[in-house]
Amino acid sequence: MSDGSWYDADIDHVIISEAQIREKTAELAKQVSVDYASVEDGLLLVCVLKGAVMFMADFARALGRHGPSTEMEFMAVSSYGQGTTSSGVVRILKDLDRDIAGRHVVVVEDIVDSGLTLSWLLKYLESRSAASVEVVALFRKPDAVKVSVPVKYVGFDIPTEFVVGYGLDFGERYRELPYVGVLKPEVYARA
Ligand SMILES: O=P(O)(O)OC[C@H]1O[C@H](OP(=O)(O)OP(=O)(O)O)[C@H](O)[C@@H]1O
Ligand code: HPA
Ligand SMILES: [Mg+2]
Repeated sequence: MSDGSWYDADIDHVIISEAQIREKTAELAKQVSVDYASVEDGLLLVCVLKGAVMFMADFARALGRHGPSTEMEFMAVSSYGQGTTSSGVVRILKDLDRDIAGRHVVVVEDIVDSGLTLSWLLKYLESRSAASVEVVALFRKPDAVKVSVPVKYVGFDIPTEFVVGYGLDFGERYRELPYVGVLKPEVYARA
């Protein structure tokens, strides 16, 4: 059914495998590398915690094979809490540590679902006078979008189902799964 972790018992089916994630991450890094080849002061990657933690780590390393050089910043925002739908209210749990004025920023996101988080975040970053802001998102749910957001680099379009794994949680669990899958209905009944 999947590729062998002790959480597998809770997974109904896998949507995107570990190997697919690895390949796609390399592809996205290659594209970003080509597009930003002439940037002189390097790229500023802004990871949106906690969900994007795995993708940030793998994407930054993949980009490191090609260049340009990168620096990393981390923001933590949350709107899902313990549930499976967005509260619509984006809370900043951790802000940027430094000024991003004049920098070329690439926001590293795990998933664009309703689009509310990114739409809020892009306005926030633009108000900080970056030279440019683009987004790389590993997953997107095209049929779930409530606010349209410009995402230049997208890994996979997936169905409108709540998914877990590779950083994505349900009630803070399942982030460490190496693949992305859908939980069995009884897991929600138990919660
Ligand atoms: O497009 P949206 O509907 O706004 O959903 C996407 C956002 O929701 C999740 O974060 P969450 O609020 O669950 O915080 P987390 O990353 O700490 O789990 C996910 O990691 C994205 O950041
Ligand atoms: N799974 C986990 N977290 C999420 C999702 C999802 O499908 N969409 C937005 N945040
Ligand atoms: Mg979450």
